[in-house]
Amino acid sequence: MTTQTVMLTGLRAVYGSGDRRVTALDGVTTSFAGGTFTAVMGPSGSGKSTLLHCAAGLDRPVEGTVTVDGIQLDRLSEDDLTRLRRDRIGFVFQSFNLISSLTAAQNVELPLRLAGRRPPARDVAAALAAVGLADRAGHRPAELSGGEQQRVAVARALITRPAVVFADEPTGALDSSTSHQVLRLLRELVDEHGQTVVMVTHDPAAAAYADRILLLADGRVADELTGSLTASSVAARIAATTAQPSC
Ligand SMILES: Nc1ncnc2c1ncn2[C@@H]1O[C@H](COP(=O)(O)OP(=O)(O)OP(=O)(O)O)[C@@H](O)[C@H]1O
Repeated sequence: MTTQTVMLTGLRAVYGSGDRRVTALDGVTTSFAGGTFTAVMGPSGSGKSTLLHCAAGLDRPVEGTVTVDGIQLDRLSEDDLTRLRRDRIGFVFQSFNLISSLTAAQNVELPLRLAGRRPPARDVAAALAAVGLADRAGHRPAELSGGEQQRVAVARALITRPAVVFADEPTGALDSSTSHQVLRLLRELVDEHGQTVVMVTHDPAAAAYADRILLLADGRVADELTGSLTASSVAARIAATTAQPSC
């Protein structure tokens, strides 16, 4: 039986109030199976980042439930939620979010240090080797290319062996060939290590690395694509879906 690593049920998320009130998610129910790679796509403002932030426990929905690795997030205290985020969830940002004064190895071990653990040097070396950066452990972010910085961020997201890695436009700041290196890496993590990955992207070529594409429109799931995905088939399907009148 496939385990659903992340389950979202009836998620509603709202920002602001009065005439500035925006419904960012309007009843989203979906799940992400263990060992799969899902891309979340949709027009600007359709709720992709909000969905990722709610699923990762960074934002709390006003309605609905999020379950990660069998744990329902709204039942947790703030402290327990912080611990769950640190131990069971990896997050990769578009802007890398590395600490500039720390080396690649120190950035990678940071989540464990923040948890009061001293990671064995071999674990940090293995995490950097897994992203192809064994020889860059002592480099600071400014001494690394954009793609290398993002691969350090992926190693940092993996150091706690999380149940799921959420990536918000991880290739948005990278050129096309560097993007493909990072996407191949995410694909390998799924295929070779059974990692669960959920990635927001605007780029059909990036989404084609996934097993499944969840298409959002106006805060709702508008469509899902599976099967053999190519950049052009994804782009065509998105154009067809977003061209339909919404009801
Ligand atoms: N902090 C906020 N305060 C008020 N409104 C917000 C806030 N964050 C997002 N929104 C609104 O919620 C809606 C969904 O935003 P979200 O960032 O999730 O969309 P998105 O699909 O990720 O967009 P993009 O592709 O442009 O990044 C948008 O209408 C946005 O304007």
